[in-house]
Order: sequence, then structure tokens, then C-alpha cells
Amino acid sequence: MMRTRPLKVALLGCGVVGSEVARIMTTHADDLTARIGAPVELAGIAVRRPDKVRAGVPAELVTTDATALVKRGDIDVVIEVIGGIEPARSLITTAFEHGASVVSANKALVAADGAALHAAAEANGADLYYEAAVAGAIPLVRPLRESLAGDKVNRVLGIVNGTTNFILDKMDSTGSGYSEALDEATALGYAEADPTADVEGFDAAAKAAILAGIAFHTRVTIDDVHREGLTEVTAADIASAKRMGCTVKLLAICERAADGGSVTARVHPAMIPLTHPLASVREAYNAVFVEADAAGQLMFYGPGAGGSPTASAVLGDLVAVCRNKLAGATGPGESAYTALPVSPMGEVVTRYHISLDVADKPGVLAQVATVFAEHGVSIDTVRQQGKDGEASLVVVTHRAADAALSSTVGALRELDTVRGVASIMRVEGE
Ligand SMILES: NC(=O)C1=CN([C@@H]2O[C@H](COP(=O)(O)OP(=O)(O)OC[C@H]3O[C@@H](n4cnc5c(N)ncnc54)[C@H](O)[C@@H]3O)[C@@H](O)[C@H]2O)C=CC1
Ligand SMILES: N[C@@H](CC=O)C(=O)O
Ligand code: NA
Repeated sequence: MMRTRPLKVALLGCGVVGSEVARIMTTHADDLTARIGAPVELAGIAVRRPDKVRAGVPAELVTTDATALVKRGDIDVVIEVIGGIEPARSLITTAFEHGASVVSANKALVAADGAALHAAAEANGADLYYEAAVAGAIPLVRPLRESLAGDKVNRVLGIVNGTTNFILDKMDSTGSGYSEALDEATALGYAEADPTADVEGFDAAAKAAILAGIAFHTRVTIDDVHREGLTEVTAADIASAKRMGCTVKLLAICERAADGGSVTARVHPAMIPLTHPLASVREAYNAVFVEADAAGQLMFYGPGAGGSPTASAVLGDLVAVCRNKLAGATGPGESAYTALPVSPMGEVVTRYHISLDVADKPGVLAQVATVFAEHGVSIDTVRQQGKDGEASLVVVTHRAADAALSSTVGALRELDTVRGVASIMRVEGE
């Protein structure tokens, strides 16, 4: 039976995502009501700049006092789309204390402090949902938490940052410069308020932490995630990848160790073969593979950033928590019962593409090969190009531990015949 008293929603933040949430709540009000079983009313919108003109946003709902809004006592659901750690964390905690459930898109906060937030939600009989925090519109948090709850997930691998994928795609396909591509991603609403979070891999690392935690039923924070951003990728790396029939993508990879006793989580640029499905992920799209014991390999694909796609995920969560409220229930909370340790990057095993500048004289190749052998790193292919007494040597390895590869590179740098290590990139997806 339809309830006539509306569920009241407070929206915190009315930027790229918040303005789309407000728009869809208004334009789809009747459908939302029918799906939830009660009307939902936008009861207040906290903003930082009240004078800004916001089309379709009723002026009488706007306030600059977010704290007073979440403390009102009549708010059923708080939607937090401010971003950052504070004041978002305090506002969410206060919302729980005042009886509201929370929907958030804030991966930075969930990856830093998810356990405490889940505990605060549980202590107050409230929900904390954040589908929008990982891979925008793509349903990924809920499938991992609910649909795959009966399976054992061993690996989550994919592209989870739209901005960096957009930049790499533009650089690769149109020859666009890095700054130009970043400016375009920012103008389209894909980048974080501080785009350093995107290009240095913090945003993807936050998402990797959230994914690993949910997938492996353990606690992983952003500090546990090995992170390398895009800023180290050179045009030479991209050209080298092309020569190998590969492309460069910023990947997030979360793995359960073969013995099941630990997990790893990492974010870094990697070469992947052009034949791999991830190679054809364009613009700000994201794609994530999930490998589970019984299910096998699943692929999730779709828009990973942007106001409207992200608002879709927020609205999906809004419907879910409203339904829970009406049922007098809460959805699944944190499930971190395995308490698995997160192993350091040195224990990760993968393949590597190493580009060396060497002297072009007899015996260099043998010297380099010896260093690899001495560190237990097996070589798959070597390509040498020489010119005017100098040569470039491109070595692709078989699978080796990251620590072994680091020691190999350290020893290579000591060789007189090695003038420099031009690039080191991991090779994934083979
Ligand atoms: N833009 C995107 O594609 C996606 C964004 N997200 C997340 O959604 C959240 C919001 O992102 P955007 O909308 O892109 O950012 P934005 O910067 O466009 O919007 C945030 C808004 O919050 C306002 N704000 C800041 N402090 C405030 C306060 N104390 N009280 C009231 N308003 C305040 C700002 O003035 C701004 O308008 C972030 O957590 C972001 O990581 C998640 C997925 C995709
Ligand atoms: N800045 C993020 C937004 C969505 O999470 C991205 O580019 O992916
Ligand atoms: Na999502």
C-alpha cells in the first residue's frame, strides 16, 4: 500500500553530481514514488555558494548550513555529494545520530574511514550505501556485496577512473596533449575537484580499497593500496606499447593470494594487449572484471564518471534505502569477517616491459641477461635497436615478483654499459 507521508531527503552539495541528483529527483518523482511505495521529497539542499544560479533547484530549499540540515530530525535520507574527508565525515556521522540513512558518492572518505562509518550506521540502525563511489553508473558495489555474496571472489581487475582513461584515450587516438586532455575531462565533469586525485591514482586507489574490502570480506584502506599514477607515463611508453601490439591503461588490480591467506591491491599504469577487452574501453568509460570460483569471469562496463551517470547510481541507492526505511529494516552492512592481511607490492607477481639505454657494443646483451638471471627473473623477449654506438634494449619478462624485478633494475643501473632505464611498465591481461 502506498504511504502518503513523504520520505524527506537532504542533499549535501549541488555540484556536478548533486545538481543531476536534484534534477532527476524532480523529473522522475512519480516513478520514484511508485518504486519506493511512498513519495520522496527534497527537503533541503546544502550548498557552499548560495548565490549561484541553479536551474530547476527551488531557491527556498537552499541553505549554507549543512550541519543544521542534517540535525533537523525529520530527514530520512541524507545524500552526501560534497566530496573530501571533512566536513563530509562529520555531516554523515551527525546524520546517522539523527536517524537518517546516508547515500554517498565519496570514495575518498569510504576508502579512508569506511569501517568507522559502517559502525556508526549500524549503531544508529541506519544504512550507508555508496554505489556511485566506484565506477560511476556501473552497478559494482551491490553486485559484489549482494549478487556474489554466495561465491568466492578471487580477483577484481579493471579501469576505475574515467578521467585518466579519457586522457590516455585522447593522447593515443587523437594525439592530444596531456594538459589539453585533462582540461577537457575537467570541463566534462569527470575530474575530481583537485584532479591530482585522478592523475596521481588516489581516486583509483580509493576505489580499489573499497572493491578489495567488499570482494574479499576484509578491511582494506587506501593506505594499503600500492599506487602509481599517470604522470610518469611518457609518450615513449605509449609508443613502445603500440610497437608491442599493446596500449597503456591505468589499472586497479585486487587479488586474493593463491593460498587464500592474504590479499593485494594496487593501482598503476600497465600495458595490455590490443586484443584484450580493456584495450577498447574509450573516453571516461570504466570496465571491471570480477573472477569468482563458481561464477567464473564477469565483466562490468559503462560510464564511470560524469554528473548524470553518477546520479543514476545515487538514485538507485536512494530507492534502496527508502525501501529499507519503509520496511523498518537495513540493508547489508560491512562484511569484514576474514581480516586478511594486505601483502606488500614486492610480493605481487606479474610481467614487466623494461626499456634500457645501453652502449651498442659486443657482450652488452649477455651482461644484461646475466643480471636478470641472477635475480631469478626470466626473460621472455628482447628487442635491440642500435644507432651511433648507443642502443635501446627492450626486455619483456615472464612472470616475476615485483621485489625481484626492483632488485634487477637496481643492479642494471650499476652496469657501466647501461646508460639509463628509460621505462619500466607492468604487462597485464595476457
Ligand atoms: N563527477 C563525477 O564524475 C563523480 C563524482 N563522484 C564523487 O561525488 C562527489 C561530488 O563530486 P562532484 O559533484 O563532481 O564535485 P563538485 O565539486 O562538482 O561538487 C561538490 C559541491 O559541493 C559543494 N560543497 C563543498 N563543501 C560544501 C559544504 N560544506 N556544504 C555544502 N556544499 C559544499 C561545492 O561547492 C560543490 O558545488 C565527490 O565525492 C566525488 O568524488 C563520484 C563518482 C563520479
Ligand atoms: N574523477 C572520477 C569520477 C568518478 O568516480 C573519475 O574520473 O573516475
Ligand atoms: Na558504481
